[in-house]
Amino acid sequence: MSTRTLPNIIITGTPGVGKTSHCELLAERTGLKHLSVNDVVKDKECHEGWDEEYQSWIVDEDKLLDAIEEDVKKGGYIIDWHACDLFPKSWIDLVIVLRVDTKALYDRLTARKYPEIKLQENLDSEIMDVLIQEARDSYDEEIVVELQSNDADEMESNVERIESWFESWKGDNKKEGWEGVQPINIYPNMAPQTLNFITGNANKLSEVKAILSANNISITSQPLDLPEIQGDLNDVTIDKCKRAAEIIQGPVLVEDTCLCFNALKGLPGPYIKWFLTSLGHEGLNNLLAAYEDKSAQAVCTFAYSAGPDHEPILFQGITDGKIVSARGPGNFGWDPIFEYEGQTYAEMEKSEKNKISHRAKALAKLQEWFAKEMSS
Ligand SMILES: O=c1nc[nH]c2c1ncn2[C@H]1C[C@H](O)[C@@H](COP(=O)(O)OP(=O)(O)OP(=O)(O)O)O1
Ligand SMILES: [Mg+2]
Repeated sequence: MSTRTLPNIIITGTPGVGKTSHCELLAERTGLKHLSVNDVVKDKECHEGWDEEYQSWIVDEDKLLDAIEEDVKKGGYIIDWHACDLFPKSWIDLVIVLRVDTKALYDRLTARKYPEIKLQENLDSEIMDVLIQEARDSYDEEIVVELQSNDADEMESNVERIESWFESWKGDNKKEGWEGVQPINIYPNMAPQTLNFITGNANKLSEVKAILSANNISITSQPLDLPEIQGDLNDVTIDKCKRAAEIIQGPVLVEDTCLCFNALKGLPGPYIKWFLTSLGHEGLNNLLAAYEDKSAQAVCTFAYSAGPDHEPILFQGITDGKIVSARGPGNFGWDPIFEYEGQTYAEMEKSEKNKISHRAKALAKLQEWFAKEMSS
């Protein structure tokens, strides 16, 4: 985690997509500094000369990085450049890739009097998704966002969205990613709540924050490693919650996730973490080799306790799916082997998973309960 108090944003895209206009407007509204890499290359001579054919500088990337490193590491920059893969991951909090229709791009580049070869290359690059691909290859998928930039209205709405991302980044101790930007509060009458979510799992935490960000519940978190008892899954969660409340001496929220194979009468269930660590994705698939039925349930159980002397209250969400060979990025647990309607959790956009997941369903119940309990 960076120590920046302000985020760094890259605004990238094929020349002509509107990077600079976006950057300028955004800088004006947020107070972040617009860093035109073009200008740095020129002013600080981070190049190996002028390319006549392309009518552009031949950039010396090492020199460029050296020239901006000290400033950018402090945070607070909007980086305006048609490439993004050169900036180290640790510098960057959000990558916006602007996209534009070929026709609009052609007009803009012709107006700029681009040489034919450069015009063609840039049109090809836009059509072939070169920059979005580059961005996705270079940064975590949660921080890469593709936005349309065909006219002034789109620019206005893009800048508003980035602005609200920026506000939540500042307010919510550096929330990573784009999830929950411009959310709709469905419980406007509820008194704001802050819940202390006790978990050792960073992926869970970021999903919970993303799912709840629309409403009046904010999350603080403490990572406690709570040993988990054996037994029925509700008992595991209740026990975990009671012990967390005891240690914290205050209100707590905990969560336990189970993956239940129907052919195995619900196992591994609460033991999934241990099974996953020992057997891996393939081993979990093998457990079902002898069975026709590959169906499974992802079960998420939150427990909330108002304090050490209070009985935990449970909120449970279940999503039905099936166990398949791993597909998609393997950042979070068993996401790559749990398939829901043709896609594994890992293959889905985070925002898609967060609409249909076991965790989202459980949090919907939790929010409903808090809204009733805390409304005046
Ligand atoms: O949406 C999910 N998609 C894929 N995998 C998931 C998901 N949610 C939990 N998981 C994994 C993490 C752990 O291997 C096991 C649950 O164990 P579980 O005890 O609930 O989680 P944990 O020990 O990592 O965190 P905590 O400190 O909240 O107990 O399933
Ligand atoms: Mg655990």
